[in-house]
Amino acid sequence: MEALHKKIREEGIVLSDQVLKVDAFLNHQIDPLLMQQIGDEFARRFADAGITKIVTIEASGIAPAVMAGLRLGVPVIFARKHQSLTLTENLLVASVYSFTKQTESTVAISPRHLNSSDTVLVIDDFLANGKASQALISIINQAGAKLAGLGIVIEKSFQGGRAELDAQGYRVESLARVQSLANGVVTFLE
Ligand SMILES: O=P(O)(O)OC[C@H]1O[C@H](OP(=O)(O)OP(=O)(O)O)[C@H](O)[C@@H]1O
Ligand SMILES: O=c1[nH]c(=O)c2nc[nH]c2[nH]1
Repeated sequence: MEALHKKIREEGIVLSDQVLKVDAFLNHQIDPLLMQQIGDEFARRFADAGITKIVTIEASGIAPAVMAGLRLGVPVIFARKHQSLTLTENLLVASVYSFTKQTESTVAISPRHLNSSDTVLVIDDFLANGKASQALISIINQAGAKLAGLGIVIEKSFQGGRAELDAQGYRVESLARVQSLANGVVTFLE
């Protein structure tokens, strides 16, 4: 997606060979117009997939997920990382290791919102080692729902997440595929 590539080139900051900082437009300050275009692109790619729910994980997946949900006309569920007094029922849970925070946490979705009648699109802002995606897939499987595919805003293709999802046979649509962050330069795969 050219508008996203341009934004990453102009406003992304390479922090190391592994970490790209995009807090100017994606996961701290948000560019609403770009986010709308991102949602439209996910909706276009999954238009014929029979999606009934979008599933993401808090916090940074929520913005692109809501924009895609708006365009596809389906509800958006975000897996919660924190306990809440309002989550009272038996929850669908999975463990996830956070790439940026380097901590393990439990994420949860209520079975009241996700069940075997659903066809799900997973949306997230980043795909790195795939821990967040695998946790969401585990929850979707526990619910007995069907997974149509995953929509990723920025994939770091040199880390293991994409290859693992490909090997598992899932459809992955990434709007920017970063091949390398070496020498402080962002190189795209396609
Ligand atoms: O493929 P992975 O190795 O799982 O990395 C990708 C995940 O890492 C980030 O989440 P983070 O835990 O940093 O939380 P945030 O959404 O609050 O920024 C990002 O939002 C993805 O969910
Ligand atoms: O801002 C971010 N930059 C990254 O490189 C990354 N990888 C996973 N999650 C991430 N978030």
